[in-house]
Amino acid sequence: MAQTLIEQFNLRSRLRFNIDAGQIWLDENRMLLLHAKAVGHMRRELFDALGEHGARGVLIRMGFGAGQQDAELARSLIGEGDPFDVFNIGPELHAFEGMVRPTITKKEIDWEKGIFFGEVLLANTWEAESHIQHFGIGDDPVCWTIVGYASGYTSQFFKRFIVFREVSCVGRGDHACKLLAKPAEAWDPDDGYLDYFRQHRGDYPMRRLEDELTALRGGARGPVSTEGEIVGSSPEFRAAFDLIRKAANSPISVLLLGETGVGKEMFARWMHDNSDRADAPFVAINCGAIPHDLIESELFGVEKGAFTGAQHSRPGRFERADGGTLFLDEVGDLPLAAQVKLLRVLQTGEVERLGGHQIRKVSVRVIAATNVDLPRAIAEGRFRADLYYRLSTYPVTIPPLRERPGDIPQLAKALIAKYETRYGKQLGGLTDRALRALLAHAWHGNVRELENLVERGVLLAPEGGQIEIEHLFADPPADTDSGAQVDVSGVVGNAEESNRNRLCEQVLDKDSFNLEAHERRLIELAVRRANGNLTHAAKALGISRRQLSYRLKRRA
Ligand SMILES: Nc1ncnc2c1ncn2[C@@H]1O[C@H](COP(=O)(O)OP(=O)(O)OP(=O)(O)O)[C@@H](O)[C@H]1O
Repeated sequence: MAQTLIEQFNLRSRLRFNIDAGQIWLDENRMLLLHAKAVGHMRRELFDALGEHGARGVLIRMGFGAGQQDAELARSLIGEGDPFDVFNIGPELHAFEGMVRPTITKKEIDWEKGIFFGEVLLANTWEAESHIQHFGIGDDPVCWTIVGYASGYTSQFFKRFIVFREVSCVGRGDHACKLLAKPAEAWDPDDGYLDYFRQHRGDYPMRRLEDELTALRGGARGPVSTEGEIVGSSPEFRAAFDLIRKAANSPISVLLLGETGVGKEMFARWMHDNSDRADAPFVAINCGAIPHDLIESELFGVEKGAFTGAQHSRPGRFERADGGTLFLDEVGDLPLAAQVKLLRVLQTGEVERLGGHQIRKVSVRVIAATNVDLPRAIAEGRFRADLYYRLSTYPVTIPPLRERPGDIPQLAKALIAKYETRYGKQLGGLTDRALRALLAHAWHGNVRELENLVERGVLLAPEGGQIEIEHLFADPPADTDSGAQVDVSGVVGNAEESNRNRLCEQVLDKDSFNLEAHERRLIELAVRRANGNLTHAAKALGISRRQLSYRLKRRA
């Protein structure tokens, strides 16, 4: 019996049912086993709610996204077979997922340029069946998700915008469903069909498609950068952000509390940018990173000759921030002597450089931040209580990332966009598996740690591809989906078990199969590999030495 592509590329092994966890996975993507009837009802409601034009667009784009996901799976197999076979995995997967049985009947492919012209016949499309049930035979083709899938799959595979269009359909009374495929530019850009593929702003590939559609119409679109944008919509994050927003345009001293990398400096900058001081300088100093004997001259300035090494007079950060904002990061690390001077400046608004006598009036809004427990530092005599009360008029705690996992997908998306711009790449976002790994991570380094992982992911993911778990983590976490599985033939077991089942299926498919001959062959092989050591051979066969001796005797 000829092997199907599904068998040849072992695709069944990539479909994993983790019933204990209530999940089905196809490679890196979470899948759903839905009732066609229920989806048909939803489809009908889409037409009722959005009208024909709106519903078609949604269905096409939904199919497009699914096709792209499957193309990623296929692309990961390139190198394992003939490119056309690998491309053909798309139609096979579409059949595997129960949507339709497609057959490519004509094709003209330029692999170098990524051009595909073709014709595909569809049999058993679920969509035409469902459409006829709900609406009867109509005047237009109806297999919108299928058209979207084929377009998404092929566009992702060829890295070119290839558009499929249904030219005959059983849903409008034709006796077969047939799709034509051409590169987008070969279709009439003005008849509105390409608009179905357009989306309101959003994920790749729509972003890329929008570029291509705009280019087809002779327009241009500038790069989008999300650099510097504060992201977060969890209630915990919004509560902190609300406090910041209310305080931004006031002179009040704000104390930002939170672990390393939660975004304290980012909040401080945001407050500055959204205050009436925005046109004046924002000056930041990390009090923990400057040697104790230099911190005072850094903060308050120094006059020439004030101490050995002070060869020039220079202003401190307070003077440089005049009119603007001074961000005192790690304020808990400030030495006690500097704390006294800082308090005086905060109370009087006057700075005196080290070794100088001139009093300088400054108008500085101070925002301090710390990740140490200041009340405890006070109790231990490391921090002055009076300074603490001065700084903490308006404390804002930024929650750690692990307490607001709901922000992770949005943050990851913004950070991916940031690094795509930086590295001049366009990617298809995170795979579902990669996102799950991010959600499960402990995040001791908070958003900074997330940012580092995302940067690594953007760098390592292939152009146009998706960021996989291995691109993010140098040492990927153990896969949480490798528990109990059910392979497609319904046998419960783990991954090893389903491999075994597959092997058995392949063996049974051979016309000349003979159980005893196979057992004999396996025993011979194991004994030979173990150089005649029966204990080792028995271990390799998963039986006891006594059982092996018995079988050998039986054969003799
Ligand atoms: N809500 C957010 N949205 C987008 N980016 C964020 C957000 N929070 C933090 N970041 C990014 O995470 C990184 C770390 O943030 P930031 O330096 O502000 O943290 P921090 O709390 O001041 O860290 P530390 O205490 O170590 O100084 C920065 O690159 C920042 O842009």
